[in-house]
Amino acid sequence: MTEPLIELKGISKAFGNNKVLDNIDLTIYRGEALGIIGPSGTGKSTILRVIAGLTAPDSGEIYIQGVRRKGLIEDSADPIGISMVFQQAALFDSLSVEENVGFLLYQHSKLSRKRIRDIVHEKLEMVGLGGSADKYPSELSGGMRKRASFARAIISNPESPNEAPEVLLYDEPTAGLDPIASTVIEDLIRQLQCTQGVCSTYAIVTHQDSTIRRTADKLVFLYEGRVQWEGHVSDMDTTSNPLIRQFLSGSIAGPIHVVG
Ligand SMILES: Nc1ncnc2c1ncn2[C@@H]1O[C@H](COP(=O)(O)OP(=O)(O)OP(=O)(O)O)[C@@H](O)[C@H]1O
Repeated sequence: MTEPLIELKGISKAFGNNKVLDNIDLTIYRGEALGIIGPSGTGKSTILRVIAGLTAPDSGEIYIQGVRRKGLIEDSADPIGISMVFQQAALFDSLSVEENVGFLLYQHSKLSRKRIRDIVHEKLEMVGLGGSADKYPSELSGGMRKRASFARAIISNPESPNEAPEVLLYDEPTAGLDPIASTVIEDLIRQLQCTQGVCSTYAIVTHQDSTIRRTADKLVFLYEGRVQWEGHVSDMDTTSNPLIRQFLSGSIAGPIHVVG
């Protein structure tokens, strides 16, 4: 087994009286595609935000490639790049696709505009948006906006190779897409995983059955702030775990408390 890339040990997080994560242990190994699943409101996005260094846990420890992170990412850079793709593509409406994707390089690098444009175009080609650099987000479909946000997540400054993202965190990348548009995104996630020089490790939060099956290798099932089950994606259909059985069947009868 390779060394863990990311380890969460005993992570807890509450928002007011709402204890969202309760002593979570989670390990992500290099090259792994980890699916984080579970009912709505069980803290899946919160885990991604903790891994990304955007939300500080109340207690517990986070190790990134064996190095303990003190607090939020802004307190000290992680030894590897971790990039998050948000549920909403979160593009700036007033900027073109090219300006959105290259935003960080335009703001924070000394690269020439021409060099940045070339890098952006390379990333847009990778996500199948080669002809859309000059468009504005309002001119794109939901799937295209997601792809633009992928391009933004994988971009990095070639003169600072240690900033290149090694881990991608996807928060519901296929939410709101029709089944065919979802397939395109699922294929892209796998394709990016296997593209040299991009990310080989990712964690993905999703509710969609096809996305779970097509983009995850290992799964953790979260409920009531705890990891209740973990296994390979192929174990999902055979496990007798009642939470998984109910989750997959969509039945309102079972141990998962139905809200609303
Ligand atoms: N910044 C915040 N302030 C207050 N409460 C929050 C905050 N972020 C998340 N929560 C609460 O924490 C709980 C878990 O939220 P989270 O988004 O992590 O769940 P989730 O499993 O990803 O849900 P979903 O599947 O519906 O997206 C919810 O009750 C949510 O309202």
